[in-house]
Amino acid sequence: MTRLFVKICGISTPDAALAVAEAGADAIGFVFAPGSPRLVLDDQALSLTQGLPSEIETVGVFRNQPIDEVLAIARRAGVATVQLHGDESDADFDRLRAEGFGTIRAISVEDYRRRSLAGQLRADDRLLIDAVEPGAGATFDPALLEGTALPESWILAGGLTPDNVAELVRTLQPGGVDVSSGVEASRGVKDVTRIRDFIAAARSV
Ligand SMILES: O=C(O)c1ccccc1NCC(=O)[C@H](O)[C@H](O)COP(=O)(O)O
Repeated sequence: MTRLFVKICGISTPDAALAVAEAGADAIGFVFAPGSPRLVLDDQALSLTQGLPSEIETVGVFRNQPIDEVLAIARRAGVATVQLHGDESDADFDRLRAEGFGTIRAISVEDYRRRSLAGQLRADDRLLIDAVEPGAGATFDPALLEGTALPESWILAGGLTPDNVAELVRTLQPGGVDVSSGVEASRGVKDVTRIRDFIAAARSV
């Protein structure tokens, strides 16, 4: 079985970044979307990545920000991958890849269903399927995925926790998982024990 991709998102402190690395996650996410309780500045993200093992993928998270702003922040933060949560165009994703960034297209399960059934999605996009509101700790109805074709590498997000992730991986068989709220002690405050428990549970499948 292919190794499950595990991303912990919304990291803003050195202890959380260290816990992500030590517990064996594959990716660490930094949120640059205004209004998020996990918002970090590009220089903060750059500092948090210092000393992380090079194999950990660093992901900058954005939503409906001008692509030139996304590029500038991603460059200053030194992230390898850009995750976009808004109405960004295919051209935006192409521009990011042309500039050397990996990309993750984050899309709500409702939008995914609508666009998939209409044939409006590209095969080469790395997809993260989320609930309607990203970072809200809400799960989505998996029945909405019925009748749609998902790439093997798709990433499941939305309301995951150390307690539900193993069953959801067994049931939905995503290629990866992503979490933010479910590993926090309070909104925007990561809990290193919950980070470790989540990664262990995800890897137990
Ligand atoms: O986490 C945020 O605050 C956020 C704000 C704006 C756009 C995206 C955001 N997070 C993106 C993520 O990848 C989250 O990990 C994902 O939506 C799952 O969140 P949660 O349901 O809290 O686990």
